[in-house]
Amino acid sequence: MHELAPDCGGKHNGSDVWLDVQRWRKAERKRLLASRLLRPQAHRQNSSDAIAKQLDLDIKQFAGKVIGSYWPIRGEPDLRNWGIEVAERGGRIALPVVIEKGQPLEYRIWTPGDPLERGVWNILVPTRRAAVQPDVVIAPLVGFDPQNYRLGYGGGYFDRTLASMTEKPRTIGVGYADSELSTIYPQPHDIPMDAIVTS
Ligand SMILES: Nc1nc2c(c(=O)[nH]1)N(C=O)[C@@H](CNc1ccc(C(=O)N[C@@H](CCC(=O)O)C(=O)O)cc1)CN2
Ligand SMILES: Nc1ncnc2c1ncn2[C@@H]1O[C@H](COP(=O)(O)OP(=O)(O)OP(=O)(O)O)[C@@H](O)[C@H]1O
Repeated sequence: MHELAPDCGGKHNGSDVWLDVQRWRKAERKRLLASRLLRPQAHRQNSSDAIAKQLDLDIKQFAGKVIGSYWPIRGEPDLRNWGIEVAERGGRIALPVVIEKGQPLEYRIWTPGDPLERGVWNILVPTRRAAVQPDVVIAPLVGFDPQNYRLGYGGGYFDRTLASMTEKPRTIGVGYADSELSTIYPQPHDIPMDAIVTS
């Protein structure tokens, strides 16, 4: 046991524990993404609508706020219609852009109808370049645990982005209820969400 103890807190650089966690996360991502893509489109839309309703209850006040949302990929909940409603209520939607690998994301304002272009991973991003600081960050999740830690695609982008922000936004992870894990084995760089919203 004494040989295991020093690493049990999940020491980061080069520890065997982190290598094991990385391997486990990779396998879990693969499993969760495959099962998500099997959901019929109608289920996905029902879940997305239910998630949107819960986001309304959580955020309440939209006027004057910048909500960092996302353009959906790979079976993520589709919050695009909700984004239009946010704009109708006086809020602004911002979408994340990968500027460089291993760096924080940039959020750009997107008003319904604004042009989009393909960025990293073919994700659509606003062509207009004005960067903003969101008041709320909605982070799509591949998996989550009861401590509000989320598992993403493994790029570390949300963790890096949140770590770099001087004003902490409210953070809400969104995904499907059946993607709950008993733990994601949180590491020092993992930042828990303020809330997880699922359906
Ligand atoms: N809809 C949506 N937009 C989003 C995100 C998201 O999760 N969902 N992101 C949230 O982050 C950012 C994009 N995330 C990315 C995450 C990983 C890789 C990537 O290149 N992955 C490597 C493997 C990573 C690894 O396992 O080390 C690859 O596919 O080769 C690219 C973009 C910004 N936009
Ligand atoms: N603040 C940070 N500074 C430097 N590297 C970081 C930071 N946060 C995360 N990383 C690195 O990014 C990688 C992300 O791994 P992790 O399994 O946490 O990704 P994820 O949470 O699934 O991805 P994402 O945040 O994009 O959804 C790790 O190698 C981690 O060390």
